[in-house]
Amino acid sequence: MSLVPYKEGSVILDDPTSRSLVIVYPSNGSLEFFEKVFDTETGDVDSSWNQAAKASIASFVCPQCGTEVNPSVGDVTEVKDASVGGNNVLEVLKEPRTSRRLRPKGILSRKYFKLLESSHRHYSLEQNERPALGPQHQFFLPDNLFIPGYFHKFFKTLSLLGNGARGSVYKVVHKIGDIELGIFAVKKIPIGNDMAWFQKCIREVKALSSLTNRSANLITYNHVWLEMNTACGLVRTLDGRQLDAVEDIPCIFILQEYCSGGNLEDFIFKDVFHKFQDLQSPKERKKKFLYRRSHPNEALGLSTEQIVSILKDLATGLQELHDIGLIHRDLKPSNCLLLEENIEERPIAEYYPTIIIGDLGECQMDGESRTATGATGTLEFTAPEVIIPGTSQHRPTNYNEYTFASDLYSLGMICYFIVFGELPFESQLEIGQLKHSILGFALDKSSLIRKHEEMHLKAIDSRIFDLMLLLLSKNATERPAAGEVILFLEKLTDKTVQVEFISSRASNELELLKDDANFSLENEGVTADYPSVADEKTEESSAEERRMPLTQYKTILCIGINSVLTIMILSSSTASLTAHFSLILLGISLKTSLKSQKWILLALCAILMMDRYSRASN
Ligand SMILES: Nc1ncnc2c1ncn2[C@@H]1O[C@H](COP(=O)(O)OP(=O)(O)OP(=O)(O)O)[C@@H](O)[C@H]1O
Repeated sequence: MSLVPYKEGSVILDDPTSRSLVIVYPSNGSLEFFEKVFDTETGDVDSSWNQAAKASIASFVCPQCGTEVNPSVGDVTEVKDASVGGNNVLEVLKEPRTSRRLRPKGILSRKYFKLLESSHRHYSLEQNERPALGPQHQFFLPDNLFIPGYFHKFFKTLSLLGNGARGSVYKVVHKIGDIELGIFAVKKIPIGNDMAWFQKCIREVKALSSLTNRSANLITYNHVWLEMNTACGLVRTLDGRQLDAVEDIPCIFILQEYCSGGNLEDFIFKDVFHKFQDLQSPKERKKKFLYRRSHPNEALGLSTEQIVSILKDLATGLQELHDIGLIHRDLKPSNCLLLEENIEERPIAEYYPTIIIGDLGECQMDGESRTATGATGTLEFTAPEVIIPGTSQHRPTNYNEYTFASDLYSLGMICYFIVFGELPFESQLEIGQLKHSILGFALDKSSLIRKHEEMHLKAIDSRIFDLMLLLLSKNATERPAAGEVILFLEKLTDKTVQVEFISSRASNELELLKDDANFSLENEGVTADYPSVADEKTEESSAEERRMPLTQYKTILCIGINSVLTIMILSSSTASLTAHFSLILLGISLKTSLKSQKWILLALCAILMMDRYSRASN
């Protein structure tokens, strides 16, 4: 047994024979007990106790909450009395060994939150601090489900991350006393006194808590609790009527992993396509301006590798969700989060963020009826077969259920969005018109390629359009499953491997892929030889070449028009109408883009005819 002074006046007692360690906090008289864990790699206890002692308190596990203490992996921070339900919570900020992706330091282990939950339950049963309200304020939720003051006591709000249909999401730091345990995102959903609304909102929690394994591409949920708080979002007051009143109403708080890179919608609009510049801070605008100045010829858009990386992350998240029988129902760019910020300020062309699917608020089990959930996802990303035609007053009684395939359609629409930076529908359509457009729209590969060229975007592998078309198939049975999308994307980036489609949809996929690949049917399996790197380069450069003559032609046209206009101005009498119009047209021509020169040409023809007519009549 040895005594070791530890942080903040605490003392460690370690006992090598029982492989245990106790941390004593004389300031509040609390104790924390740890046991040495077996080395998970070798299945053996670390042979040298001295070595372990030297490595501080590594490889110990708290028998109370199961937290491992392992400073070599992440930062170790001890947490004093959490004062929740009388339990001491010792926690460690560490990188989980099993984590498949890099997570920022400061993520607490799941076991911590498990312990917290049981502490809350215990607390709820024992305490009832909320003052009794009059009969007009009786909630359908029992008082003992609320944890009064928990948010203010243990969290500090850093900023508002965004507002959704149900509530707001804040960036918070979880703290106990002065010790900061990590940065999280907390979603606050006001529920008021509406049982049906509560049932709907709690679906997100149910879906999140059914993700038992930490997933690489699904948001990690930490903890949920109920608390009286100020309203935000749809439900603002208890009775839902006094819109201007500010009062504390029952709210659900959902604590989740914080994704520092923002959402995919903002990333594509602002960083990739430089849209909505006016919504950006002066600092961001300056940064972009300097970047564009140093990369003047860089085309807009993402590269093939970046598109593949984003789609693969999303397909992986979807596959994990579908594997446990959940349909997301509201997959859209604002629900896809970038795990890490572009801290090193890499050029966008070199930035490959990890994408995580968030907001499981619309999730439903496969086979469950949609009438049970009441709401629908976002229309633009909703598969045509699940769109209910008509208005809320005139709804048909029979409609299709959401399926895994409807999620895959949303993925297809995300693919369109990240490729073009826009959606195939006109903006600001009224709901009825939008439904009509979604039900009626049709895409084909050649028009997609044409659009891509006309937009002068970065050249991409044309097979991305094949995948997009497959995912956006009108016929849900033709859409590939999430696993097949991953396979497709893997093969797309691996040019040495032949593609083998594993589903019955192979024939449809083949039809679409025929344009690019040389196919051979071997036995009953289907294989495709994709173009080599060299082929692809040729394809890219030929796209460039196709673009070049068009631009040259437009420039020559522009110079020609301007010369004719100048000659006309010089040759006509100063006060004549022809000189007047020619001068205006020359001004317009010099200011407009090459694209609009055809209109200038038409106007020039009109002036010439007018000139001829006036000369003839004179
Ligand atoms: N875990 C998180 N980490 C970082 N930012 C987040 C996190 N969760 C949400 N956000 C941000 O908050 C915004 C609002 O999220 P929320 O899920 O409430 O609504 P939404 O998906 O935008 O809208 P809706 O509720 O209509 O689907 C998101 O668009 C995202 O930018």
